[in-house]
Amino acid sequence: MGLLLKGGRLLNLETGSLESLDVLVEGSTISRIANSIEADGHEVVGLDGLTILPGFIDMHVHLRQPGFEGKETIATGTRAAARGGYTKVACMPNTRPVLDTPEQMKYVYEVTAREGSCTVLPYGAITKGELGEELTDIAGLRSAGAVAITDDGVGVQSSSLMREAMRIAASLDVPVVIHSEDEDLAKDGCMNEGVVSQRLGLPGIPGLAESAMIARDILLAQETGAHLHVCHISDAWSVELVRWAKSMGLRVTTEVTPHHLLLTESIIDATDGEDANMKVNPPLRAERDRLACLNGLLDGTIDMIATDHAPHTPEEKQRPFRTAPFGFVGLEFAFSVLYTELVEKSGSLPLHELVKKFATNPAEVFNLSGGRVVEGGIADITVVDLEAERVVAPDEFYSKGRNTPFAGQKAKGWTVLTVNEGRITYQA
Ligand SMILES: NC(=O)N[C@@H](CC(=O)O)C(=O)O
Ligand SMILES: [Zn+2]
Repeated sequence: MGLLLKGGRLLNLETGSLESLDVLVEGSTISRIANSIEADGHEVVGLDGLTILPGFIDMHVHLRQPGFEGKETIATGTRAAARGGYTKVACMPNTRPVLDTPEQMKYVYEVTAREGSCTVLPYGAITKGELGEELTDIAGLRSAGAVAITDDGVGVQSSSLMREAMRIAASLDVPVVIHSEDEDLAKDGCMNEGVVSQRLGLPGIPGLAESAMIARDILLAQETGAHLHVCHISDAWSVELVRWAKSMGLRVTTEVTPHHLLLTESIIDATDGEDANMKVNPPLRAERDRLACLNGLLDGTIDMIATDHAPHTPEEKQRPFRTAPFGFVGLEFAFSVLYTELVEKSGSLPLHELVKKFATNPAEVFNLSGGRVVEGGIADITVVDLEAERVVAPDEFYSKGRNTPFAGQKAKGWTVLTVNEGRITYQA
């Protein structure tokens, strides 16, 4: 007995056309794709007017377990992911304790097997406790299933330690994923350094705190041969550096968030710096940075979209802008807001190019299954309704986090069905 997705339109990732095709899932595999497949005792899901896409993959998610279960858990975060059309998420190691040992990798896999609603790929930390002092057992982390290594949440300040990490990572073919932030330049900033931070009298984080660190790490990647992946790129010069690295043939990839593509520091200006739901790291920047990110996405410099889903409690986000924690949630509406703004409204990106950034490219860059709906492939599938319009409604989130500046925004392109390895994980 299979699962038959009948009457939908399958997106052709090469041509961008929507083709009326039925998709049969048997076990965890897509067994057949054809014009019309007989029901034949299969469980049938009718998909008239709906669009079939590969399951989304988010390489930057904070699931907060262990240690910060008040913000999110593997159970709630993966339910939110499934609701947003994700079939795989990679979870960040800035938990308590930090995910810095093979045992911690095992822990994430075990909890996910019991309680997860999508595949979870844990990152292992680069340094013990993300303290930037001593390297972790990178080979041990890899054997225990770490998808890559990162100290996300903080930058690795020591250049010699990063050089050693990249040497080891290169020899093991483990990607090095960087939160690029020079702490000396970022100091105690809470928003982008510029005219708005000046007007509000808030301490700023210059774009240079990001780009200078990216420049260092590109050079280290060049020397060591490591695969460098730059997290949540946000600054115009950062995009330029990654573009240059790619033109030199280096193994450098990057991701951008929905908020850095669609928002700027102007929303903090408009609310006089009084709403910490607009506080994130890297900070929302100037319009020229936003446009540089958008252009980088369009010309292939930026490989993929990642949400940087970073849930915090409402109490934490009610604190003053200076002291509230950084971070936005994103899993449950990332595709919808980007589809609406970039595909529907401005037409700057065709649907199939957006879908590649959500599924195909992360799969290829990190060598994962999925990313395409093909016969014989893994049955990771997302079905969306491109017509229905709804608002981003934090009250309805499956995530424990409510912290998003997109609250109340109208969008189309909502997930109606998510299938992970042949199992329905979300159905509207
Ligand atoms: N992005 C954020 O603003 N916050 C993240 C850390 C991170 O991804 O750098 C978090 O863990 O809360
Ligand atoms: Zn980060």
